[in-house]
Amino acid sequence: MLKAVVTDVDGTITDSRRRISTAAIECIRTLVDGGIEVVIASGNTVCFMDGLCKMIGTNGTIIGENGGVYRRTFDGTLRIAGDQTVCREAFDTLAAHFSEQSVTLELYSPDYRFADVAFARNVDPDEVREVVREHRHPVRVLDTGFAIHLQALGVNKGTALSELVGLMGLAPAEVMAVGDSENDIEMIRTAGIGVAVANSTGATRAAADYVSEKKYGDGFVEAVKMYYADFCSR
Ligand SMILES: O=C(O)COP(=O)(O)O
Ligand SMILES: [Mg+2]
Repeated sequence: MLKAVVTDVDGTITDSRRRISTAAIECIRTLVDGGIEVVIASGNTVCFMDGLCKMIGTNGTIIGENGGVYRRTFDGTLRIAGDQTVCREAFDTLAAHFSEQSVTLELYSPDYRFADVAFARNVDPDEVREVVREHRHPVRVLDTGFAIHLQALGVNKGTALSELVGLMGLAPAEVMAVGDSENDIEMIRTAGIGVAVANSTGATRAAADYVSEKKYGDGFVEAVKMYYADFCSR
């Protein structure tokens, strides 16, 4: 039986312009009020997610920085699973590479990140991957559709979810995870039910047990209604 929901943020409970889906928020509140823990799992920073959780109305259980950090409830200890040093080293190589083309990489919220590095998508993610590979940096390049992230190898939303469900007293099989992008693939595979919303990338869809017919927040609501049908009809 499913006992918790894990959801990505950008592209899953927002539209393509990052405007939050009010239908998804209503749905999350219904779950929370009914005793289903809702975990917000994102590439975003902890402080951004804390504000989001407060205003949506969850208990503050989060996976941030693409699995680089995670925490059970607002009061819990923040666990830092990622290694930001290797990400910074890779970023320095990339910044030097692109500056030769007179392109400046724009870091996203560097002062608020503990584990990964994120920057604007004003460069080709495939070129970023190529440079990282050439220089043998032990990091993974993630294109979320909203930013490019560098993450230590072996750290992702799926590894964080495995750790977090233990803290929640649950098994991964008791969780549904919903996402849209390549940074959600491991989380979707780890969860008992993995869902990709209709706007998801091909690899993310391929990893999912179910691909919603609707896009973005409406796809999230569709999945909750499908897998928590008893609960939603109460
Ligand atoms: O931070 C990003 O780039 C995207 O965040 P997401 O994991 O919520 O989609
Ligand atoms: Mg996303």
